[in-house]
Amino acid sequence: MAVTIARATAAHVPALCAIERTAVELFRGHRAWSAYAAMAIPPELLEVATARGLVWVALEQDAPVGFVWLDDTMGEGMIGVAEIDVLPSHGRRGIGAALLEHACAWARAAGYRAVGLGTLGDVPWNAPFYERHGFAVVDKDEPAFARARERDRENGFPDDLRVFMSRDLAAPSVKEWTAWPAPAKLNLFLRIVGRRADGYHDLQTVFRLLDWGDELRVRVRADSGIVRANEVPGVPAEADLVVRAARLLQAEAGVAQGAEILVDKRIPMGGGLGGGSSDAATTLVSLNHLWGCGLTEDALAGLAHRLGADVPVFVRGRSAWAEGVGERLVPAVLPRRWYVVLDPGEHVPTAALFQAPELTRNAPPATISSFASGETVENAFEPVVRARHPRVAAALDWLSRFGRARLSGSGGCVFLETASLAQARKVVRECPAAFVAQLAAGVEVSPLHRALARHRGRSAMPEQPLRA
Ligand SMILES: C[C@@](CO)(OP(=O)(O)O)[C@H](O)COP(=O)(O)OP(=O)(O)OC[C@H]1O[C@@H](n2ccc(N)nc2=O)[C@H](O)[C@@H]1O
Ligand SMILES: Nc1ncnc2c1ncn2[C@@H]1O[C@H](COP(=O)(O)OP(=O)(O)O)[C@@H](O)[C@H]1O
Repeated sequence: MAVTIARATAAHVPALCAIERTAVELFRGHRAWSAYAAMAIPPELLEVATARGLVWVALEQDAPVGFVWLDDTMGEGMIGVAEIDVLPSHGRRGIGAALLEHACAWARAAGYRAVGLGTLGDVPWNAPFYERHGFAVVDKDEPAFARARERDRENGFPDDLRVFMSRDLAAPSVKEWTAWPAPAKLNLFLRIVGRRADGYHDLQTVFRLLDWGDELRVRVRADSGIVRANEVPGVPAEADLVVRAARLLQAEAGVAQGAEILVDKRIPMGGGLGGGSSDAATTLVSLNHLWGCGLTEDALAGLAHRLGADVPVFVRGRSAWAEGVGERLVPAVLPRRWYVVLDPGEHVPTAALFQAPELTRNAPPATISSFASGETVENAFEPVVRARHPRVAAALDWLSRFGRARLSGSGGCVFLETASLAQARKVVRECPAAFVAQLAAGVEVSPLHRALARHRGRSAMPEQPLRA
């Protein structure tokens, strides 16, 4: 029966944990057995990794039969294989190899220079398997493996049995697909402080970037065509912000080449999470690199502003206090927090809301200290959206049982901030079927900028500075 590989979702996690427990049985009788037996994968870690797009599942008729989980905390341009497991009933069919190749291909497209892992030297489905797939044993004392060894010690894993291996990844050529994240944002509060002559509104908000979002695949074309390579329901290619962003950069930087862009949409559209804006920013940042335009961050943020009020923050890549229409940004260092984002499935039209007569558009300006003290958390759109969109109101009401529920941007997505992952998971688990719940962490630096740093580290061409 055919097996396909897909990005795993939170719904797969219980099955993946069960696969790991079944696969570990193969070690019964081995000297490392007691450590393996005591070392089940904490489901919350796998849930966080799936939200961040770091887990792929092998599916046979929609049923998970194996998975690979990547660890992006190793540093030094290396990504780790945290876990790879296949049901023993499905062994010797090449599923593990296909998962490994899939993960390595993604890592290469995402700009990593190597894949590392820790395994056992003495069992055939471990080190010898990886050797056949291009991995070589490396020095255990390499700093990239320090955390893995530390974890081994904590878990009582026999150090003499452990070998660390790595496989180098060739830099993608300019004609190959590269992978770039486009994170979602939340507005932690939003106040409208005035209306301008051009009809736009001056606002104050705090943009919090998340570690969850869309993913773009981008490759350069020799001709000048700008092509969106997949269908996005409800967004014709010509109207897509990625196409508009690519054309704008191409024209402004005088680029002769073109690009193909594939958009893997995960952020609900019209949800107030800035998905289209983030896709546009990722297009600008990735093509500035791939086309070798050498535009500074300030110049790119200027182009971003022309595409939409929410685009500059994603180009800057830092959670920020924002004023103006959202283009005057001061990076904000925010506490580590988790978010439960609820999608009530309601597309809220932003322009119509800004025109609503009942909208408070002359609020007194808030101060950074009133936000920092937790006093300023309101969103000016919330009463308007509540009255016009009953499903959003229902989502706010349900989420309010657990704490201060807030609307993001002009909605319709709502969210709850929590201080612990456990609290966020509890809320996600209780979420009724009427809403889709997403768990995400707030980040200080955008995943886009981490990706840019990796791609630049790999670049053969001399880079011009992104900062002026
Ligand atoms: C409300 C916010 C808060 O972050 O987010 P979303 O709900 O869209 O995520 C943003 O201000 C939305 O930014 P963005 O979605 O980029 O807006 P744009 O495309 O520039 O503008 C869409 C329309 O909204 C109105 N608009 C937008 C921004 C602003 N400061 N004043 C406005 O009056 C204008 O009528 C404009 O035609
Ligand atoms: N790449 C894109 N992704 C999402 N929406 C897009 C994109 N390009 C254009 N749009 C249009 O922008 C609208 C707003 O989308 P989005 O940015 O996701 O929401 P919001 O502005 O509420 O945060 C969509 O309804 C869609 O018509």
